[in-house]
Amino acid sequence: MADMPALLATWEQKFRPHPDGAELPAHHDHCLGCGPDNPHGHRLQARRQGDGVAASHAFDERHVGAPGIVHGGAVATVIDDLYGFLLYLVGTPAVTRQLTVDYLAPALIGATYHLEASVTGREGRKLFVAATLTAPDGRSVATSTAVFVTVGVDHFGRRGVPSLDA
Ligand SMILES: CCCCCCCCCCCCCC(=O)SCCNC(=O)CCNC(=O)[C@H](O)C(C)(C)COP(=O)(O)OP(=O)(O)OC[C@H]1O[C@@H](n2cnc3c(N)ncnc32)[C@H](O)[C@@H]1OP(=O)(O)O
Repeated sequence: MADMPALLATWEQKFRPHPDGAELPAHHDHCLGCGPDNPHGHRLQARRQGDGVAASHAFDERHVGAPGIVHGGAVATVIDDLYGFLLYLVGTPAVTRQLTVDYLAPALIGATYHLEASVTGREGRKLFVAATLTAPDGRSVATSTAVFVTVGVDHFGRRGVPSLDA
């Protein structure tokens, strides 16, 4: 399991300014959404796009629900993780408090989708965010909104899991 203080240090480094278009670093190596070392993960690669973030992403057979169709939870995972990249631009850690997804059309295994996310508002500790997932032909496949709540980095180090709390 990850060394928590080292992980926290890398996380703080991720809040540096990222130039427009730059690929953004994974949240951590084993992150389900974007970690390169998670064998079950999506390995999402996101980039800054103006004041928001964007990604191109293809789901694979590990993420199937109905035959040929991406599991709705997998779609939600990728969208939730994309929101996580917005935090680098906002400059503070935050966690998902509420996530909604409207599934407008089936997402298909193997097709490459375009995702975008942006911050739509901020009120105290709450960040309001929105995302879209668009098919290669331009059709809107899913839209989402979420409420993130800002937390201190200590939030990630007190879960009662010995290997994390050490
Ligand atoms: C080393 C570190 C590396 C780690 C990297 C990780 C990267 C992660 C990458 C990303 C991965 C992907 C991301 C992930 O997977 S994040 C993981 C999934 N999410 C979580 O685990 C979060 C679990 N929840 C909590 O820990 C607590 O509930 C938190 C800390 C969030 C808040 O608990 P707390 O007890 O403090 O607050 P509260 O519950 O009273 O509410 C707070 C505020 O929110 C308002 N509110 C609530 N609902 C709604 C709503 N629907 N519409 C509008 N507003 C709403 C509410 O009224 C209140 O407002 P206000 O009264 O303050 O004004």
